[in-house]
Amino acid sequence: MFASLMSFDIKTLLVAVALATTLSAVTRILLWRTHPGIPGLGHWAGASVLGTMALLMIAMRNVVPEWLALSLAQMLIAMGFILMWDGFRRFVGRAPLSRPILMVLIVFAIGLIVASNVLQSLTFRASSNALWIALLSAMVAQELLSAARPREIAMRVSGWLYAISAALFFVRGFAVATGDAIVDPWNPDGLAALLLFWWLCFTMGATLGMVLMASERLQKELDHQASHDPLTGALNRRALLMFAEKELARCRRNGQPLSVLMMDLDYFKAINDHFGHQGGDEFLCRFVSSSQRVLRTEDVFCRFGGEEFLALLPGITSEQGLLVAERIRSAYRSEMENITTLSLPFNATVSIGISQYRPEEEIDDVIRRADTALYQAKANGRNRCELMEFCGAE
Ligand SMILES: Nc1nc2c(ncn2[C@@H]2O[C@H](COP(=O)(O)OP(=O)(O)OP(=O)(O)O)[C@@H](O)[C@H]2O)c(=O)[nH]1
Repeated sequence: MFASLMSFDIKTLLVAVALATTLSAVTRILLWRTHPGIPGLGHWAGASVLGTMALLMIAMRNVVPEWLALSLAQMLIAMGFILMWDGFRRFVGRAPLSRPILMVLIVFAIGLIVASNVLQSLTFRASSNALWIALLSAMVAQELLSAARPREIAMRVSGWLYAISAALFFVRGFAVATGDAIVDPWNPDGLAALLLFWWLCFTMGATLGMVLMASERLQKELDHQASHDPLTGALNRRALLMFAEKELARCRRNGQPLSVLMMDLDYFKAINDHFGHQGGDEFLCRFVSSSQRVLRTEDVFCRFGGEEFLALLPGITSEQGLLVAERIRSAYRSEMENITTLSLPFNATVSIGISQYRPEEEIDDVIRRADTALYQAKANGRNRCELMEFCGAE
């Protein structure tokens, strides 16, 4: 059937598979040891070690009783795939496999091995093993393809690799079960040989995919660190200025308004003195979460520095911006009321300055005018919002 496509030298193929499996195990162990903070990598390494041991068992089937070697190999493969699935779940941020599911999988795997020995059927052993690999590969494919975001190409490609593998092993499982002649493992043109060749490609592809996925993950973390404030999780000033250029260009193009809110927590030094630096940090985090709750998804909010924050409101005039600022002010006040009235001689409040972008301006000019309005709000007694246009400084 496959003779017209390609023909394999089975012994050479087996040596290549053994080499690729061992190399994969070494690569995955190194990947895990060099990135211990990424979840799931230890499981991938463990799975590949089990895979290598399974091959060793198959190679030893003439040295130890065949049923024992094959049973151990089957068990190692079964456990390796469970470990692999669990590792992928952890990697994509899902909960590890629960104890009951693990128990069911392990009992089922043992059941298949016992049945293979009781029936003394190589056909049953081969087909149940293939169907097991197919099933767990399908689970891995589902985890990866459903979790991959558009830019996570390595995760998407790996997902498809597992999906193709699942399909091929399902075919193999059913072909063996129905006694098709093409599954003879020593037939260089048979399905078994084709699958062995696929396994060689898959082992290398899956390991390469893991390396690329780990690198994608690291890059994502680096991007996040470069653009976010580590304490509050809000965007940092650098990221805001990047967004601001884009938003400004968009508003210029569409003739839309854009407003800027400059916010500064009041009496923050006193808050620090009263609650300590860590207590002060908690106020900063609470301000960020209460503000983000009242902003739209298209608004850009950042920690501008210290206890100063800035929000960019595309499509919003300064008068509308004043309403948004009032919402932020009251949200923060009610968020902190319970804590501060108990132990502070004053309320935890915020002062906000608002300005609206004018066609000839750059972003620095709008921010400077919002800052002037903020200064005015502080001078007028704090816990208030001032609109630049109202304070007569233009
Ligand atoms: N806890 C904490 N404090 C910070 C952080 N960044 C800056 N601060 C503190 O914020 C305080 C700002 O104090 P000031 O600039 O005097 O302002 P203020 O006390 O809020 O007074 P007004 O703004 O005039 O109401 C300083 O004591 C800084 O040490 C931070 O990340 N965490």
